[in-house]
Amino acid sequence: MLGSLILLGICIFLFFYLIAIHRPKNFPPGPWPLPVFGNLLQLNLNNPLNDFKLLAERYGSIYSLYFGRNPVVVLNGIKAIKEALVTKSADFSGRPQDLLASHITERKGILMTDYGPAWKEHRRFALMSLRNFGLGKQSMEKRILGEIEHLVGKLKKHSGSSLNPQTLFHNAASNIISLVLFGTRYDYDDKTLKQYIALFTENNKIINGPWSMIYDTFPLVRFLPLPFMKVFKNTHLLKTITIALLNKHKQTRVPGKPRDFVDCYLDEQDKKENGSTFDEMQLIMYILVLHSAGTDTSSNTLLTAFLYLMVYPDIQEKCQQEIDEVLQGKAQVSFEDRHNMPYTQAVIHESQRIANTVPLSVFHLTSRDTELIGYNIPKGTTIIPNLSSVLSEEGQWKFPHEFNPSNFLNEHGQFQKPEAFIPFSAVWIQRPKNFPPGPQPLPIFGSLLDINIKNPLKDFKMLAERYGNVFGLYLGRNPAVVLNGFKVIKEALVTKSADFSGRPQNILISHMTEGKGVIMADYGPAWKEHRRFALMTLRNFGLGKQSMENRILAEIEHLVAKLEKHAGSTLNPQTFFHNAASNIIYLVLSGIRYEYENETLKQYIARVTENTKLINGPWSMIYDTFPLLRSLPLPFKKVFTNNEADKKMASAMIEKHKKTRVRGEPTDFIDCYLDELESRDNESSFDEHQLVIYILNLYAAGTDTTSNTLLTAFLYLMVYPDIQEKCQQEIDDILQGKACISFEDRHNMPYTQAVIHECQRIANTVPLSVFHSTTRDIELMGYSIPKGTIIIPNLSSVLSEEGQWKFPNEFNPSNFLNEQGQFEKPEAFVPFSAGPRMCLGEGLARMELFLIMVTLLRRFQFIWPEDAGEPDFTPVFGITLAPRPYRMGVRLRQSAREM
Ligand code: HEM
Repeated sequence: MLGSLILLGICIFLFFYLIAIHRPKNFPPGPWPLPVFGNLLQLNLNNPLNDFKLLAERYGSIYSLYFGRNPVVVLNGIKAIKEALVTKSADFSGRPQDLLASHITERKGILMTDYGPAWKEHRRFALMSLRNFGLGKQSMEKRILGEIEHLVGKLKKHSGSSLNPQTLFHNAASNIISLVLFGTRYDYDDKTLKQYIALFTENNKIINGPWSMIYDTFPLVRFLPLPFMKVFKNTHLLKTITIALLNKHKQTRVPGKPRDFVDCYLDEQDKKENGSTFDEMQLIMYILVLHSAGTDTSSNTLLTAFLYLMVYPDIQEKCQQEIDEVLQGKAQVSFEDRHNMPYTQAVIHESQRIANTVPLSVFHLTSRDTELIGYNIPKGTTIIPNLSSVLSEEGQWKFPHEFNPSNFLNEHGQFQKPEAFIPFSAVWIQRPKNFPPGPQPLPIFGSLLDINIKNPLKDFKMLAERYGNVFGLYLGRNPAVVLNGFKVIKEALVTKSADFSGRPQNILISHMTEGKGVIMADYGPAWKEHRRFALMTLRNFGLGKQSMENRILAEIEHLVAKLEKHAGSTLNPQTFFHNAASNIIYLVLSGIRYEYENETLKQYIARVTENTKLINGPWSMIYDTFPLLRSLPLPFKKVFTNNEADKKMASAMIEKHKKTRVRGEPTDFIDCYLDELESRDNESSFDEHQLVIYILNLYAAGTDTTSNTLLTAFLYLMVYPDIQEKCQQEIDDILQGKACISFEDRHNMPYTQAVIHECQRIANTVPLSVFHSTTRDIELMGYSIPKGTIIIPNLSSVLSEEGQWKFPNEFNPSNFLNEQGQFEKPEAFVPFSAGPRMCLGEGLARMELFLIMVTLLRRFQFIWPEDAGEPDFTPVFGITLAPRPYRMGVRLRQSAREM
């Protein structure tokens, strides 16, 4: 009897031992799990957030739970989440494959796909296509604005009454996804839309509720007719509708001309070989997942935002004031406007923080045994990143527990995003250790959404105020460091010049110039040889008998003749200055000049203008940031086509020179180069292809820069007639009786010299210099900067730096005059940059600016036209800054009439 009892006791013990849950060694602490149920009975499955908070207070930021027998680790607070999802991302980016959500998506699509090549390919593809211009001609922004018009129309009908906005927001969000996926929208009363939304809503309710937990925890109940069965039925219906939509869409598709996400996917699928992870079932799941993930999230965030805006009418009003001010006179808002709306941006972000729309992110899974902040976490553990805990974490927010836009504003009222703002879950880019501080980069985009890529100068100023004179950014995944202020730029480009004189080799301009020539050539022997050669040839007498000065003066005569024709009237000087600068470079390079009406010149300038526009615009950033897009037929392709035409033209020039040149008696740059080429052996870096690119380099670097500086100079001289007059007096005094001006005269014209330099300072023609890159791992101002980092010298920050100039923020020639009225150039005058890479054409540019400005001021008076309104000094941003187009009044001066 006793024996039987003991045996029974042992059996019971063994049974409980077997069904009991045994925590792995050094597993994070947590409440004791019950057999079978684990911790499920200890949680409120309808809303576990409060329980999760209590558990974190008790066990710390990392604790464990059991859902049935499945181990789960909950991560709370930014430190734990960042350590897992960023620092150890490879270990923590799996997706649990045995859950309801993964079974209904059949592990296809993206949301529940395991961390592997298929997921990577699909995620990358989606991020590309979901950008503003990723879906063909109609931008994402236009699609959204189109839908907003319908939403506004609906709301207008309710003006003066009240309504439940849920369906409206939901339909709008759903239509936006439809527009993105299929290029179509539905009327809010449309049957398909209603059915689609009803099915998704029901599914989301079940997936987010306790039935899903029960499905996930107890595999044995999965075949019972319980509510989760409905999810599979609904999904089947959704799939059927989607397949029908897809088939209809295919009938109108033109391969290679995508109109929307589905077309992009089908194009991508056509390109891939068999065995690729792109197939139609993936696409259908992708469509469903994007729909389900993109509708509720956006519409619920909007619902929260408007709830708070109604309850805080003062905040609502302040947004409206800012919006009215910024959009004054504009019919439509654009996403770019956000940069001018710091308060509204703060309110939108604060609404997102408070909305806490996806509080537990989507569950992750460990892909191998790993360690986290001292705990062991075995492979296959479900990971719950409690984003909610970060969005209201003490110490991370000024006001963690109240709705307060100040959470996103600094002391100066500027918008700033704390690191703990992670409503889209944490997939940070990992900054290198001790990398200069900067805004937290987003995955794929890096910092591109933090700066106005059409003109980042203002944002750079703000970022320097916030992070200091050396701050880090990400252009996509490429780290970049922006240098601000004289001290830092000098330290990097001069003191540590060998480490900071590289050029990024994987960006649009370097591909265009094929790493040859000089501008984008890497810092090495070929660049050095070519630079030295150009410095010699571009000296006053480097090009044979006819001096550089005479070539410039000859072109100025043509310019004067053109202006004389307009004496007494007004003109837009842009083309004149451009053609003159262009002809001067031509004269230097090949000894020829073109009439301003010449077709070759016109076509060439048109190509250079188009390329400059593209290189300066967002397409270039997109090219630099997303290497995978480079083969697509996007606008940056035009840069290469234009470049081919330019190369042909330069080659023809060289061929012509070869026929007419006299060896050893060069008359221009091409002759000099051909002489040099012949005098060198095969090992030398000199060859004809280099020369082709060199010609294009010098033309590109020497035309816009000079003409834009001239445009700024004459704009200011018109608006400050007293300064113009004082120059003219000095010029008349010094040149009295002389027919021609010479560069040497500058030494006797301190005031005019000061004015020309002040024009260059204000013109700030190449505000961010040409990007450099680091040639090895290096330290700067206490920060570590890895080899290959893009370096952006913000010359603009030096040219108006407080403490470096008497009048940093006004146009005032006294910035270049000492107390005795003598010309003096402060060290911070860096429009040509500094160090070994500094402008190679500085000498030529300075000579041109002096000779052109003095000749023109001597002959003409320039007048701001009476009917032109207030002058606009705000420049148009690009690699070179240009003033907005303006007209100038030209009058022949009395002294010139007598000449
Ligand atoms: C007002 C007129 C000009 C301004 C403000 C200007 C400014 C600059 C700046 C800021 C750089 C970048 C330096 C760096 O990377 O740190 C540069 C480079 C360069 N500039 Fe100019 N530039 C002007 C005119 C010219 C002219 C007329 C030529 C043609 C002969 C020229 C040829 C070049 C070349 C070849 C480089 C590349 C140097 C290298 O990478 O080694 N520039 N320029």
